[in-house]
This record gives sequence, structure tokens and C-alpha cells, in this order.
Amino acid sequence: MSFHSLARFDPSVRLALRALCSAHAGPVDLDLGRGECIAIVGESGSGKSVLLRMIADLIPNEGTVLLDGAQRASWTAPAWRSMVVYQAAEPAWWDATARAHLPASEQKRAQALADALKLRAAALDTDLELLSTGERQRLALIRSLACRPRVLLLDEPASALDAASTAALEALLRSELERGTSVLVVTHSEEQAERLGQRCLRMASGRLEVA
Ligand SMILES: Nc1ncnc2c1ncn2[C@@H]1O[C@H](COP(=O)(O)OP(=O)(O)OP(=O)(O)O)[C@@H](O)[C@H]1O
Repeated sequence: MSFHSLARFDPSVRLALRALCSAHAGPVDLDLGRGECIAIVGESGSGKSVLLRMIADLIPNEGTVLLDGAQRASWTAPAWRSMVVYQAAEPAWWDATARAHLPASEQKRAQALADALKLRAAALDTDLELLSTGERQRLALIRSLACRPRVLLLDEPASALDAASTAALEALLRSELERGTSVLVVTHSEEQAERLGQRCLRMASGRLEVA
């Protein structure tokens, strides 16, 4: 039986990677379960961000990526990136406020998420250039969740947050995991990796190993 059919017939696997590689990382084989969080740690420059960007298909890559048993190629790139959402370590913005990035259907929920993340009431409507790095980081998570993704690929989502904001963000991620969302989170904090990850893997020279 091939890797492809193994993944297809295991309904607990949300995202399956087989021999995924690019010029700067891989090959990587990985199964991420439904509602599972895998934390990825590793030295700077080891290939953690490259891995997330390969999965999101933002850089040239080879190998197999399956979502709920279906090949990534079955979706258009925009459809793929709304189901498998990549949140960069330094997220890009193209409108003045975070709210302007959100569809009308998600506006009410966004306010509730902002409250859960301990953002001040006006944060969604404030010019992004006037917000702190930590405020923008939490707003980026709200934008990511507005896609209602099946998989979240988070690159250092709490790097600019204080302890209380980090705890709020982790609590929100836990509730997303309970709803069945799957999460791959890159972090430089071994403590955060232990708190969030059901499994913790280490990236070393572009290869994943058990941490
Ligand atoms: N487009 C590119 N051209 C050349 N080198 C690249 C490119 N993209 C990534 N690399 C290299 O691949 C390696 C892995 O980069 P990556 O950003 O994945 O590291 P990282 O583990 O996320 O590091 P950090 O923890 O510092 O964010 C680095 O040496 C980087 O310079």
C-alpha cells in the first residue's frame, strides 16, 4: 500500500506530508491529526519557516501534501490557502485596519476573538501602523481564524507577547484544537512547545526529528 492510500484511509489524519522538500528544507514526512497541535522548535535558520511555506505552497516544493486524504492539487491555490492558513512571523497587511481584512460574516466573531485575546476594544478599527507589534500579532490570528481553516500554520505567533497575552492566545488555540482545527506551530519557546504541542518536533538542517 502506498503512502497516499495509507493517509487517505486514516480519517484521523488531517494533513499528511510525504517527501516534501525544497531547496532549503526536507524531505519531510509528517502526519498531523484532526485537532492535533504539533510544535516545531529548532535553531534559527534550520528550516522551520520554509517548512510552513512549503505546506502553504508559497515557495517551490516537491512531494505530496494531502488534506483529509485529498491531494493539494485538487484545490486552487487561494482555496488551499484559506483551508491551510499560513501566518507569517511578520504578517503582511494590505488595508489600513484589521477589520478591513475580514469578511462581513466574521465581523461579530472577530470582536469576540479580540476580547478573548485581551485586545482593547478599538484595536480592530485602529490604523495598523499605530498599533504595537503584539497587538498586530494577535490581530493576525483573528484574521487567520476568520478563514475558519482546517489547518493553522503558525510561525512564532506569540513572539511579541507578554505572559498574559501569550496565555490568552494559547487558550484560544486550545479551544480551536477542541473544535477539530489542526495546528502546526513554530516557536522558539520550549515551554510554549510543551504547553501547546501534543507532540514536539525539532527541525535540524531542514529535517524533522523528535525533540
Ligand atoms: N528564498 C530563499 N533563498 C535563499 N535562501 C533561503 C530562502 N528561503 C530560505 N532560505 C534559507 O533557508 C534556511 C532556513 O530558513 P528558515 O526561514 O526556514 O529558518 P527558520 O528555522 O525559520 O529560522 P528562524 O528561527 O530564524 O526564523 C535559511 O538558511 C535561509 O537563509
